[in-house]
Amino acid sequence: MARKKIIAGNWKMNKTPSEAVALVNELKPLVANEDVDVVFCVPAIDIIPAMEAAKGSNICIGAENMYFEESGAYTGEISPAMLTDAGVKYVVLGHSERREYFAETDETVNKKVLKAFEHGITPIICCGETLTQRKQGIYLDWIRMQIKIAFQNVTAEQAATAVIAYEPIWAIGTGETATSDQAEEVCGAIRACIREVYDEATAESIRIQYGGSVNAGNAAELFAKADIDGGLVGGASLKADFGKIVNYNK
Ligand SMILES: O=C[C@H](O)COP(=O)(O)O
Repeated sequence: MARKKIIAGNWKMNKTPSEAVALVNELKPLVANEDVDVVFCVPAIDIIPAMEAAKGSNICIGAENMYFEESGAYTGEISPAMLTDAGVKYVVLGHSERREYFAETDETVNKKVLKAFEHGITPIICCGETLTQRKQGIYLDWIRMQIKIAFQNVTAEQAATAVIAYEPIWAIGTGETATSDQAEEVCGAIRACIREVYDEATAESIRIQYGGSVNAGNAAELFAKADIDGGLVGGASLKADFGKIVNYNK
């Protein structure tokens, strides 16, 4: 069975609650495309107002991060139960910005992935290499390692429902997109890695996104690739262009 594309916006640290409502209302009519799962991953404080604004539309509201403990003395963190109680179904985990600025590691990402599954939240698990790693030719090994650690103790049944976002760090927010062939090479290697760790059925069912300067002009070519099942979109998800990205196939 063909995998359904999943196109997610990652708002990062943008939009106040009232701005979030305005943006959801603006984009609602533009992102209607039944062929695609559409997710807006928004700052924690925007989740509830964005959810209200998205009611009756095809937009699913997701989170940008989550902690791996259930509750307790973890000032500033947000728990999985807080997300599920608000109706959240997807959470971005291990984004390179979380790794760079907030010291997240493959090990903490793995703990979060396990916790997300425990609570029925679908993780969008990010991986990707630096420009130096690409130039050194070690990027595929690096990404395979990231994936293997992120999926430790994850069952095949769970893994089949996960989303992986391949985001080369050199392409994030830089305007420099990976070519569709570069993106496909890595997304194909990720699927092969899932096949090796699990089995064919899991590899065929897991969805793999590309992220890094996706825009209305390059989305169709990227998403046409066999192993690219959609995108994780930063900057372009904050404007009307996101509608064109979601409707890449129209
Ligand atoms: O999560 C999204 C990515 O970091 C891509 O961001 P960008 O589309 O602004 O390059």
